[in-house]
Amino acid sequence: MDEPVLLTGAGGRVGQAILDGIGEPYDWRLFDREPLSAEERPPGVSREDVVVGDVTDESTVAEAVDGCGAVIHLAGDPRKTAPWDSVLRNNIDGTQVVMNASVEAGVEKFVFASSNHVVGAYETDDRTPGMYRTSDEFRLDGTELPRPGNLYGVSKATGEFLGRYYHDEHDLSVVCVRIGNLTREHPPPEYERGHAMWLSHRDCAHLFDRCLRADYGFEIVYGISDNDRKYYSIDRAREVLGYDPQDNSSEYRFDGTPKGE
Ligand SMILES: NC(=O)C1=CN([C@@H]2O[C@H](COP(=O)(O)OP(=O)(O)OC[C@H]3O[C@@H](n4cnc5c(N)ncnc54)[C@H](O)[C@@H]3O)[C@@H](O)[C@H]2O)C=CC1
Ligand SMILES: O=C1O[C@H](COP(=O)(O)O)[C@@H](O)[C@H](O)[C@H]1O
Repeated sequence: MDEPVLLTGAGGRVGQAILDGIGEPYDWRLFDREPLSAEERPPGVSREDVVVGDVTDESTVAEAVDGCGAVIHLAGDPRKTAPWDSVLRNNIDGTQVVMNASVEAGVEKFVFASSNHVVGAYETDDRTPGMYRTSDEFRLDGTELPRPGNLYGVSKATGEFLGRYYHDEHDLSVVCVRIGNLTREHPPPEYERGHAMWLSHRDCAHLFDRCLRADYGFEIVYGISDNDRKYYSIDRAREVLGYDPQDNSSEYRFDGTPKGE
């Protein structure tokens, strides 16, 4: 990708994992409502490449996306307990503003940070905790209907529908990554569900790199490491994006310490 890549929510956990891993090869334009410190910007990205603004502000977003070839849209309220007014504004309205501006600017690829919470209600009492274990073969693969278990999940499902619409009606290439649970260095300790949907920082950066490089129309994929415990299939991400994760929560004990030590 020779043209600049707009990264919204660049100062957050996922944004920083991406920039730590693939900061160098891209011409980044970073966007966040909070200013980014020098440490939060990859080498070569200056203060002038950072837009401080809100993703619901149409004119600021239009200016930020002008000339970009791709967008990774992360900005939003990530809380599973987020109230409706916040997800409506930050997640739904914000995503529509960024997608619409992207189409108007002639952006080719749009990568949307969706969430495991789009399908949280598949984790029924009779399936859990069995589905979090290696012996269980239950898999969600991205072709199932959304079943959000909270309003945050509803907002992320809506983002996916917006992506479907902007792909079908405006030819934007869209990939929605249903991110699992991103933690640095080890899976979330003492959390069975978290071990099943762990996404390491290394695999996160690689996955988003593949989203910028691969060719696709409209896709929904799961963003987790290659965990032995899993209830999300990563086959589609492998097939369409060339995702090749290196980490696996089974290399760690339940308390999060590496088994090799
Ligand atoms: N961290 C995780 O494990 C997962 C994250 N996600 C999604 O990935 C995205 C990033 O999540 P995190 O990095 O964990 O969250 P975070 O809260 O660490 O980062 C979000 C960033 O977006 C910015 N932001 C929020 N609302 C904004 C707005 N209206 N305008 C401009 N900037 C705004 C914040 O200032 C922050 O820097 C979110 O959309 C979240 O829903 C999805 C699944 C799992
Ligand atoms: O979408 C998200 O999911 C992760 C994992 O969910 P959890 O139910 O295991 O906490 C969460 O950590 C993150 O904040 C959220 O944005």
